[in-house]
Amino acid sequence: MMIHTNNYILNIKELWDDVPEEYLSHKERYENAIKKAFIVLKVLRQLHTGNIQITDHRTPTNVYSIQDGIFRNVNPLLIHIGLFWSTIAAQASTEQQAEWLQPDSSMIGTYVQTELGHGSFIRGIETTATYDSTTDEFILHTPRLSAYKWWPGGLGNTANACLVMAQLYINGTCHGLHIFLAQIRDFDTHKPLPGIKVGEIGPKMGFNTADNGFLGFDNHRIPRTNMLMKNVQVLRDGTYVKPKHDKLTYGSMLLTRVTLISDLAYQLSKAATIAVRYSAVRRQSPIKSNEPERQILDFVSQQHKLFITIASSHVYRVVGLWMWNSHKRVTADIHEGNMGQLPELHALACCLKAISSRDASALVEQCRLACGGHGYMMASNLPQIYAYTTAAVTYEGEYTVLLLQTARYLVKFWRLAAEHKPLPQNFAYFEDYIKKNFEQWRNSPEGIIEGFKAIVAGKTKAAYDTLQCNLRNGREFEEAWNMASVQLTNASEAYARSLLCEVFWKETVQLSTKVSKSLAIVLEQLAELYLMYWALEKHGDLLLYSTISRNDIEALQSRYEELLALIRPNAVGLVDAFDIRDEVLCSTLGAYDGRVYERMMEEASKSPLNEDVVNESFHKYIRPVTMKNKL
Ligand SMILES: CCCCCCCCCCCC(=O)SCCNC(=O)CCNC(=O)[C@H](O)C(C)(C)COP(=O)(O)OP(=O)(O)OC[C@H]1O[C@@H](n2cnc3c(N)ncnc32)[C@H](O)[C@@H]1OP(=O)(O)O
Ligand SMILES: Cc1cc2nc3c(=O)[nH]c(=O)nc-3n(C[C@H](O)[C@H](O)[C@H](O)COP(=O)(O)OP(=O)(O)OC[C@H]3O[C@@H](n4cnc5c(N)ncnc54)[C@H](O)[C@@H]3O)c2cc1C
Repeated sequence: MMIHTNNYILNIKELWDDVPEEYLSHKERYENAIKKAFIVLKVLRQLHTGNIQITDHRTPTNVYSIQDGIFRNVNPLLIHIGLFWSTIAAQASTEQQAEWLQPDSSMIGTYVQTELGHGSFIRGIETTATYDSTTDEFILHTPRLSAYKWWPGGLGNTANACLVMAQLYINGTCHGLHIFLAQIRDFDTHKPLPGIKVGEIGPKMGFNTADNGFLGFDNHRIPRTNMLMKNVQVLRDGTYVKPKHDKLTYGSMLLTRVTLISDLAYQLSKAATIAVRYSAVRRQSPIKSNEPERQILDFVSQQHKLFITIASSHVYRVVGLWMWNSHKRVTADIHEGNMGQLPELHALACCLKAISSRDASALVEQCRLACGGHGYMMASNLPQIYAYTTAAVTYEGEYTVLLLQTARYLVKFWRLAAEHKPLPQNFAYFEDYIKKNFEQWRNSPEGIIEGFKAIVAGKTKAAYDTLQCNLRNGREFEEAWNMASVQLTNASEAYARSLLCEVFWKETVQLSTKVSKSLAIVLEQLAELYLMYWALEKHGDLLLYSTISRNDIEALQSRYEELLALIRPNAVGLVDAFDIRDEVLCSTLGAYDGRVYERMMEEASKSPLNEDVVNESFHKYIRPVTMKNKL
């Protein structure tokens, strides 16, 4: 059957709430979300098996993004769909995949890595998987409270299986972290299997329908063939066959970090759509005293808050796609046994995931604040988008921890440059910086890109010099590294920003040759705005590390303000072009028709506190006080 997914899903009545989710209890929210999750899963399975086919690939509001409207919060099957299956597909052997990746599988899975005691430092994970050659099984065990798994989405009540990250022991030797498939609940009764202690972790800032859970194993046995064996094997006699690269087990984290960049672009486009449309409807204060009140979008300071959000959404969409293609290329190489590009991909994914999540959460919050008091209403949907987005700063690799991974990569290349050894072309600017081959500053996108590279070189040099100084003073490497870590993260952050500017500008210039002249002008304005915004934000760094002058900065400021004025007439068109349906946006402030105040009143009328003219608490608590004091 050919279907138009949007219409099909919009017409499934059980997917759309009459009562806003905020009025439900924690338990009711989950139950409501899981009901919807299985309806969505059924549609996804029908799509997968070809029983129904999508006809509306054109819009971003396809079956994936429309989920944001259905759940408003998070699909409890997010990890089942997003991480469980993809990890099996990437890390299980061909035979395992044939057995487990069945469209009618009974498994509802999750990805179980983090423990109460360890999230970032995964080598410190304490759950063990000990091979018992007499029975050909692994014994999964949680030795102490800190080893309890904690956080996995869908684990609390929903999952009956999981991929567990545990330390592999064979004959008393620890071989480090490996991934194991474990059934944890009975497929029929859903009761935890013997030796399994599992539950939900309680309310959080957001993600409240994600069903995050805890899990402990009491000597729980699984077959040997349940270790994911594409890259590494344990044979029947206990022989350990090493992987070609010892970080291949971390592949799921790498892939999720890459996909997250595009997801964050989408969250930014939602926030920008709400705030820009609202700013076109909202009027507050005249600009000239004899004029009527103006649309708040006409205030240049408001444009400064919002247009960078539109531009950043485009940046992360473009860079997300660029990273996705790199990931595809590197994965194909790894498949051929060539691991050469993996360190670079890891370094890029780490800093770009860190910066994209930090930018996205800061800009979503900026959009919320730009909507004044009404942005504080849950019905604006901005608080929910913020709660969802800010979680990404922590999960799948915490911000600072990931920046420090990229710093390792930068320091390696700085060392090569400092020792006058050959450098890859993309780090040739390190050598230029050392030789003081500084370009004359140009107030253009290309000039800003060069300026950002000078900042990367200057900050990497500063961090490297501090590191060396600490080492010369007799510190151990790890201690010296910790002492330099503020400077190291600064260098990484600068590297990410320089990549974002360069990739976005180059891709935009290329794209501009393929679209109409009028569209090309707007796209280039957005790209230029992004570069100017960050050049001005980082003008202190540019003064320190590049040849920019005070006059250049003043000229940049003027051009930036000119760009705000040029983009203003297209602002609403630009967010309309994100093409996000009202049902997905779920916002009283951001709907396409601009009926902001009417929608706010309609939503307020849904409050259970408006059901009775006089709430019963009046009789219990208020009346005893008020009845005595008649006026
Ligand atoms: C639309 C979707 C929505 C999706 C929506 C998603 C919803 C929520 C999902 C949340 C799911 C989760 O959070 S799942 C849990 C995610 N957890 C994490 O991300 C934990 C973060 N921690 C880590 O990744 C790791 O522990 C590290 C990288 C920080 C450190 O690991 P380590 O094992 O101690 O590393 P170490 O021995 O120091 O060695 C570091 C060396 O390994 C290399 N290395 C480290 N990791 C990797 C890697 N992945 N790939 C290649 N290489 C790597 C480094 O370059 C470095 O090389 P060299 O420099 O030595 O050469
Ligand atoms: C909404 C949400 C969903 C999640 N879903 C899952 C899931 O499905 N499966 C799963 O396994 N996990 C999941 N997680 C867990 C998540 O991956 C971890 O919380 C994350 O990796 C960070 O680890 P941590 O909580 O231990 O933080 P910590 O590592 O304890 O970080 C705390 C602070 O210490 C600092 N720090 C730590 N180490 C260093 C260092 N080496 N150098 C400098 N500073 C350091 C950090 O920068 C941070 O400021 C989820 C988390 C959240 C919030």
